[in-house]
Amino acid sequence: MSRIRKSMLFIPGNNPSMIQNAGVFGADSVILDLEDAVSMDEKDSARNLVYNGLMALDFGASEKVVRINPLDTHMGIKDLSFISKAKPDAILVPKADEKSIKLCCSMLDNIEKEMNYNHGQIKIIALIETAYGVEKSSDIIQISDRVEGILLGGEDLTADLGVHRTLQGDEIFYGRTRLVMAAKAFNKQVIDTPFTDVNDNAGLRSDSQLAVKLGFTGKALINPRQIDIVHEVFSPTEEEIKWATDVLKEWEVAKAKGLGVFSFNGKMVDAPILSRAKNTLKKAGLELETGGDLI
Ligand SMILES: CC(C)(COP(=O)(O)OP(=O)(O)OC[C@H]1O[C@@H](n2cnc3c(N)ncnc32)[C@H](O)[C@@H]1OP(=O)(O)O)[C@@H](O)C(=O)NCCC(=O)NCCSC(=O)C[C@@](O)(CC(=O)O)C(=O)O
Ligand SMILES: [Mg+2]
Repeated sequence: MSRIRKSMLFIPGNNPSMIQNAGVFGADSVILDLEDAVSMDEKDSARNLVYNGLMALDFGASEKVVRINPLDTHMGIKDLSFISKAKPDAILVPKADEKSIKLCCSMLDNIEKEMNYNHGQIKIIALIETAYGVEKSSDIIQISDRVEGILLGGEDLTADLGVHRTLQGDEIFYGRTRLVMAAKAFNKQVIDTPFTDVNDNAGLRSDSQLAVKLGFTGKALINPRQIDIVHEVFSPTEEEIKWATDVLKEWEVAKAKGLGVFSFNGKMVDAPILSRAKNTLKKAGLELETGGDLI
């Protein structure tokens, strides 16, 4: 089962003090970035810094992810070859397409063999940020079990579409829903694009609420101050947990009476509603008190 990734915090790979603190923020994953956040003349020093950070620092409970440069560049190949030897938990592949993900998989196969790592231990998250990537997302996601999820890159996607990025995000709505469908169809995670105004908490909250409503399983972040809001919005509320627990208890009673459908607080409950209740408890990290198949 894939690890929980409600919050994935980008940290520029050329910033030693930010990297030093990576483990204390409480993000589910930290993404040490060698791509967009690092200028061309700092690419080599950032690669060394991230490698040394992975080898020496304590990242606490946070997953260690590295965003490499695109794999159709010499820099990207160098990043993956070098960084994988510091045993990151996952690689975030930018501008993902079928070719880059297949190449990443075969390079990781070789590196894991050479380093005596377990086969498949370094996971892949595909960063979907081109119109091509959106259209091919369901193919990309199926390439390997290593690919545990896809992350939407809203800034690059709107650049590729030749449109402006807006607060409401109408221009990325199709991309968002398309990625959610692809991920859910193949039982993978789907992580929403970062909200880039770090001082607009209300905007972050409503953007995160929209992502939850659409089916995203987590959100990328660019600042530690965004973590609490995202964790809160991506976790079921007390009210939702109570509803799920009560529905599943009522189901036990209904089942004993041989009923496949029953009424709870005046509303019909059948298999999909029971599934939703189970999912709510799963998201909250709670054990189900009821066992067995639904209906
Ligand atoms: C935004 C801002 C400049 C604001 O600075 P500010 O100075 O106003 O922040 P403050 O809140 O005042 O900082 C208070 C304290 O937190 C520390 N602190 C801040 N941020 C921290 C952090 N991330 N990690 C650890 N520590 C951090 C800071 O050092 C300070 O520490 P201290 O001095 O000790 O008190 C800063 O956050 C930042 O650089 N963020 C990362 C930006 C980045 O990675 N972008 C690339 C990835 S996105 C991307 O690429 C989009 C996309 O992937 C997808 C697509 O396509 O759409 C693409 O491709 O485009
Ligand atoms: Mg990008």
